[in-house]
Amino acid sequence: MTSPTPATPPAAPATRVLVLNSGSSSVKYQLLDMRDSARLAVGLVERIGEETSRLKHTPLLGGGGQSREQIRPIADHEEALKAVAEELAADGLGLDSPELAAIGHRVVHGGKLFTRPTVIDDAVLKEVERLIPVAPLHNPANLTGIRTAMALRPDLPQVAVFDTAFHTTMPESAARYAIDVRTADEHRIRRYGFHGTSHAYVSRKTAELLGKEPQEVNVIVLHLGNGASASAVRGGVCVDTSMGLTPLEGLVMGTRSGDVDPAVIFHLMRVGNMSADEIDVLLNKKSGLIGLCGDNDMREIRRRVDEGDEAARLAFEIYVHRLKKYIGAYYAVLGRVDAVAFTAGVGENAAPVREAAIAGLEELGLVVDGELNSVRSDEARIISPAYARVAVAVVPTDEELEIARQTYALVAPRND
Ligand SMILES: Nc1ncnc2c1ncn2[C@@H]1O[C@H](COP(=O)(O)OP(=O)(O)O)[C@@H](O)[C@H]1O
Ligand SMILES: CC(=O)OP(=O)(O)O
Ligand SMILES: [Mg+2]
Repeated sequence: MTSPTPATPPAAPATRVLVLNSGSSSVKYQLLDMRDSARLAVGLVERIGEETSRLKHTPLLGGGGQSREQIRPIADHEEALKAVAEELAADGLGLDSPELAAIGHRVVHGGKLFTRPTVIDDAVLKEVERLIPVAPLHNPANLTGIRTAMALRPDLPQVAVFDTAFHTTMPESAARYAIDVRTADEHRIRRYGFHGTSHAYVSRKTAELLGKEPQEVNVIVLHLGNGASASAVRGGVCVDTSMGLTPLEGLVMGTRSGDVDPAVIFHLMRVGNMSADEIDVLLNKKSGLIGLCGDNDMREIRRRVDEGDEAARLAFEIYVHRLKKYIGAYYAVLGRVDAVAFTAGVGENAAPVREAAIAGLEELGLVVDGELNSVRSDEARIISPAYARVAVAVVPTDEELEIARQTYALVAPRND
């Protein structure tokens, strides 16, 4: 007897992953097909909460289509995500698709508990919520993104990929602050580090660029976006990073101060009559490049420098000085450095920042070739001359692709 042929064709395999990277005032998203990591749609909602919020959606399926743009008030992350879901649906890529295998979320602070991507359940949500005080700009947005996505597709696995995970390998000597151990432990005060998905991806890509395995190379990664951080990666393992308990420590950023003497805070409380909350806003939102010169976009700062603007010049010099200090520090931490890799918006695009940060470090084997440095490209590339002992590289980051891969690896059906 022959078995009857099935009346319905087998369901399309669920091989797609939607990635949501919810920032304090933006959502970046990508829909990917994980069979070949092809991007089916990408987009960005920015200026959430303002009158002139902007949603830009680009369909890429089948050779791509025209980008669509909306400028209208989008009140919060929930509304933003619903607008994203509508854009995807308009391309036949709606969240109701059976081909969607999972939604991957960037979660900035995972504390000490989460060392790997994790399927989100109530306990995960609770922990991410508990960590809000140490990532006030990021974790609330991440949570809204997760909750909205869960409401839209309650049946689908939702996976959290933590910025902190890559840094959990740091030795205690790098992770502990030299403050009273009991107080630190009671309040879980330590260096957690952030942008870990990017540091992991870029350090691996840098090894590839050098034709080596990640275990063979020591890399200093400089992730210079709106938030900025440096990391020292030995043989693929993070051994130090510049951000700390929160994403405020370390490099000068778009609106964040990075390192300051902690006594600045008591001084402002006692002498400046400022509250803790006011100082929090000052250091996180009104400092860094914007506090120094009124602009946080490196393109605008360079334009002003070229016009002879003094405040912009000083802001640029302070930014670069801090960067150079961290390159020197991580050189010493690693002992031997094979490559320094620049990444994210500033690192990938601002040749003057790369040139100035490496200038004067010839004795360390670090040199930038002016011509190579001025090439504009989306490809990973080396910008140091062939004779240099240490490679200087520009390595575009792709946090969304890395989140998609980690998400899919967790939920994809196994063949074994
Ligand atoms: N062509 C460019 N030249 C110089 N800086 C740039 C350029 N394009 C982007 N940037 C910088 O990159 C920043 C954004 O980086 P990005 O990595 O997208 O940040 P985030 O992910 O934190 O939003 C901008 O604020 C700007 O300073
Ligand atoms: C952790 C952090 O600073 O992230 P972002 O650069 O996206 O603000
Ligand atoms: Mg970023």
